[in-house]
Parts: sequence; C-alpha cells; structure tokens
Amino acid sequence: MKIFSKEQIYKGDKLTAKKQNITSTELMERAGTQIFNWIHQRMQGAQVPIHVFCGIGNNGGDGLVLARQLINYGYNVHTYVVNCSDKRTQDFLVNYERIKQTTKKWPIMLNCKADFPPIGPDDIIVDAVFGIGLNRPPNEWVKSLFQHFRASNAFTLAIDLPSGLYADKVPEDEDGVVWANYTLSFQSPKLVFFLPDTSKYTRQWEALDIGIDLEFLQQTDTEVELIGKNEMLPIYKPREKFSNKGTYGHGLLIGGSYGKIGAMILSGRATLASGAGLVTTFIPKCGYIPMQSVVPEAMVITDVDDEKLTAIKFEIAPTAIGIGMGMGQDEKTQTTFQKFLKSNSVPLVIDADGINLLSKHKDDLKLLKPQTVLTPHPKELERLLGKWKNDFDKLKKAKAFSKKYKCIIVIKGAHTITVFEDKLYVNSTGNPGLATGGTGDVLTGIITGLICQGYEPLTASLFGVYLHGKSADIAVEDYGYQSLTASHVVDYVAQAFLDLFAMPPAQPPAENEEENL
Ligand SMILES: NC(=O)C1=CN([C@@H]2O[C@H](COP(=O)(O)OP(=O)(O)OC[C@H]3O[C@@H](n4cnc5c(N)ncnc54)[C@H](OP(=O)(O)O)[C@@H]3O)[C@@H](O)[C@H]2O)[C@@H](O)CC1
Ligand SMILES: Nc1ncnc2c1ncn2[C@@H]1O[C@H](COP(=O)(O)OP(=O)(O)O)[C@@H](O)[C@H]1O
Ligand SMILES: [K+]
Repeated sequence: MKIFSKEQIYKGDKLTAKKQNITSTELMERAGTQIFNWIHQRMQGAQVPIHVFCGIGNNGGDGLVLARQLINYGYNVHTYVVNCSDKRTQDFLVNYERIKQTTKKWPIMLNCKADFPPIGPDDIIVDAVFGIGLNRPPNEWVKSLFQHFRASNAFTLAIDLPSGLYADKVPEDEDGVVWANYTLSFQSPKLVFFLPDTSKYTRQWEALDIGIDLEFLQQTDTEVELIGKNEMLPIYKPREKFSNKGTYGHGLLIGGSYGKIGAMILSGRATLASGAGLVTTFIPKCGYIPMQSVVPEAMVITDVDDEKLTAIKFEIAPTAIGIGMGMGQDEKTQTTFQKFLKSNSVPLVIDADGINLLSKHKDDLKLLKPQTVLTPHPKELERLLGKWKNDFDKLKKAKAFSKKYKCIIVIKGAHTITVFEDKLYVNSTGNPGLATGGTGDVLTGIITGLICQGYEPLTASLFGVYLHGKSADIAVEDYGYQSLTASHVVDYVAQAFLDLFAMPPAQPPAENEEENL
C-alpha cells in the first residue's frame, strides 16, 4: 500500500475534484460520511455521549460533517469548535452553516480552558481539531484541551491523524498531541503511525476509501510503501515440478564463536526453512558437533580455530552468503572478515558483528558490492550512522548511507523499515513476541535463503522481513508473547508461506439471508 506525502494528498484532492467534477465541499462530505458509516456500523444508534471537537480547517470541516450526520441519526452529540485561529477554511464555513441549519444545538465555541466541557470515561471523543495542515505547535490552551482528553480516559477516535501530530516530523512536546485509541485516516495511513517516536499517538489505525482518483493513486510514485500480503503475493516464486536442490541455490552462513554457536544454528535452520536447496555453515571448530547434531540438513566447514573465526576459506560456490551472526569482534576475525569482503562477489547479507566490525572500520564500507543487505537493530544502526535527533533524521541518514554505499538497510524494530536509496518500505507483520534473543539471526537466515532462490536482494529483504513477522504472528497464537522463542519463528515459517494462499475466513450470512435459509 502506498503511503502518500502531505503534498501528494493535497494534489490528489484537487485532481479528484476536477476529474470527478465535484466541489471540495462534496469531497469533504464523502470523507465525513465515511467516518459516520464507520461509527454507525459499530454503534447502531447507542446513546453514548459523543463529543466532536472540530478545528477551523478542513479537518474541523470533516468533524462538522460527521456531527451533522450523527445528529440526523439521533445520536447523543455534543459539537465544539476549537477556536484557535481566525483563518477558517471555506469548507469549514460551509459545514458550520449546514450544522446550524440542522440543529438548534449549535456548536459550542471553545476559546480557553474555562470553556472545556466535562468528559466521562465512558464517553467518546472525536478528535477533528487538526489534520495534515498543522504547521506549528498548538498553543497552551489547546495543549491543555488535549491533556483534558487524555485525562478523561474516554475512547478517542482521531480523524485523519491525531491532532498535534505532523504528517512529516516529530512533535517536540508529547502533551501537545492527542493520544488516540483509533485513527481513521483518509485513503492511506501516514508514515508517523509506524515510527518508534510517533506510533504511540494512535493504538490502531484504519484507512478509509474516499474515492480519490484511481489513476492518480496508481500512477503516483510514493517515497514510502507499506508491505503486506497484497504486495508480497505477486513476487512469490512457486516451486517447479522438475526442479532439484540445485535449482534453489546454496546458502553459506558464516559466523559463530564460542558460546554463540546457537546463532548459527538458528540462521542455518531458517535458511533451510525459507527454501534454499543447500545450506553450508562456516563456524569455529567448537560448533561442529552441535551443528551436525541439531541441523543434520546443513553441511559444515570449520575454521582452523576452535573458538572463533580466523581464516574464512571455502571451496564451495555459494549462491548467497549471510555473515556476522554470533561472530564476535576478535582482531583475527576482523582481519579475515576484511579479507573476505575484498574477495567476495556473491550476494551478501551482513548482520550483527559483521555490522559492528564495519562500524569500527568504516573504510571497509567501500568494499561492499552494490545491493549488499545490512540488517542492523537500532544499536547497530547507531554505530553505523552515528546518533540521530529523531526518527525522520534517522531515515534521512539511512537514505544517504544507502545511496553512498548502494546498500539495502533493513532497520529492524516493531515496524521494520527497509531503506534502499530514496525509498522506504514499512513492514506490517510481527509482534512484541519477537523481542527475544536470536530472532534477528533467523531473519538473516531467511533473507539469505530467499536470495539463494533467485529473489533480488531488495525483494528478498522485503519478503524475508514479511515472512519473519508473519511467522511470529501465527506462532504467537500457540505460544503467547512471553514464551515465543526464535526457534518457534523458524518452525512457523512454513505457516507464513501457506498463509500467503489462505482463503479469507467465510463471512457469516447477513441477517436477512439467514432468515431465507
Ligand atoms: N484526501 C484527503 O485526505 C482529504 C482530507 N480532508 C481533510 O483535510 C485535512 C487538512 O485540512 P487543512 O489543510 O485545512 O488543515 P487542518 O489540518 O484541518 O487545519 C490546519 C489549519 O489550522 C491552522 N493551524 C495550523 N497549525 C495550527 C496551530 N498549531 N494552531 C492553530 N491553528 C493552526 C492552519 O491555518 P493558519 O492559521 O496557519 O492559517 C490550517 O488552516 C485533512 O487532514 C483531512 O482531515 C478532507 O476534508 C477531504 C479529503
Ligand atoms: N516489539 C517488536 N515487535 C515486532 N518485532 C520486533 C519487536 N522487537 C524486536 N522485533 C524483531 O525481532 C528481531 C530482533 O532482531 P535482533 O535484535 O537482531 O535479535 P538477535 O540479535 O537476538 O538475533 C528483528 O527482526 C526485529 O524487527
Ligand atoms: K485530527
């Protein structure tokens, strides 16, 4: 799913109005009606007090459309105008007039703290104060209003995005933002829903289709894409009937050190589970017996050293290599790693200590071949890029790094973001059960295994991250968040593949259909 920028959204609105021969007021009516339908479907006329807080821009206009429709359907509505600026938009004004003609209960003007209404914990707040047009921090009394929302504990539904949150930067003061339970966003979600600094402002989100011009949606290239099943299904490569293990590539995993052979066992198992034809692991001698016993499918080459890697040498011709898991940062390991980078021409995934060694010896970064995949967790990323001010600064730095070294950076986290040059791919699968040792090793194994099967490194990264998260999402049903381990993630990769082709659950028959049965 494309994630449009603020500028693209404004452009899409204008173009839609022009091509569909409608006014912007009609488009706003559509937007507000979609919100109304969403609420009405769930509330079915329940008389819970609904407090609709409208700003003076088009977000406020959406709120006024909603409030008018709720009133028409007999809901218990209280409408307020958060009177924070004199410059009201045209469509706000049109809808302000319309609501005044609908009800005698005119919207209440809020100008200061003394005007705030009481809000009960079982009431509902609709936040239509600011949308993507926010261009400065809200003033003090508006901030207090947002804190008043939060203190009420009422369910808070934000329209388009939580007020006080910018579409493209991190707000300075968290008290200046509405903390929403749910956000109904128009046409596509916003990048800020997925970033560590800003995702806390909405617990859940949903994108509502407001009929923006289809050609515009299809033809506009976005900088950000949200990756889910719809994006992954078309790139899936089916297994051929007359294929053999040679068809699906030979994955080589290099890493491990005394006490960290488990990392290599996990990635070896994951490479196999993702479909590689053959897997070889290159590990220190101490790992030979455990690896052969636990992963009989994998072949093993050992270093001359018992406990660490000192001389990476092999005579096989791998299709893809994953390196760094549990490898340690010994000086001898550094030397052989550097030598390996100089001579290697096979597609490469670098993880963990591989990344740490590159961060310590930044000159070696120029040895990376184009489309090398790096899979840092946040600490490893910081060592690589240096400190960042906030998430947008981090992404800017990651894009510049990716362009400079032509590499793919998989920034791991709750929503893993894969960066390649100027594009960002936000993953939609995964859960906090993955916050446990070894899950990153599994991811490296999966991506390596997919490259072995002919997926381009970028596609393999996106698909690998998706499958890894999906596997955890399915496994968590059986193991729960606390007990999920990295081994379970490997075990459920199969389910993640099968899920790509699962039919959606059958819908129960509609009420009138049931009567006819
Ligand atoms: N396709 C779609 O997505 C559609 C989107 N639609 C909706 O339009 C929304 C965008 O509307 P918008 O451009 O009017 O801006 P919005 O966010 O309502 O308000 C900002 C206004 O307030 C002002 N202002 C800014 N900061 C301020 C501050 N700190 N304190 C005080 N005032 C401040 C600023 O004016 P200023 O005072 O700077 O002149 C500005 O005019 C969008 O989020 C969605 O809900 C639908 O209606 C149609 C289809
Ligand atoms: N809260 C979370 N929600 C979703 N995924 C998570 C969460 N925490 C961690 N992960 C995922 O788990 C993996 C952890 O990787 P990493 O920190 O490298 O682990 P390790 O080094 O122990 O193998 C990453 O793929 C990351 O995206
Ligand atoms: K809002």
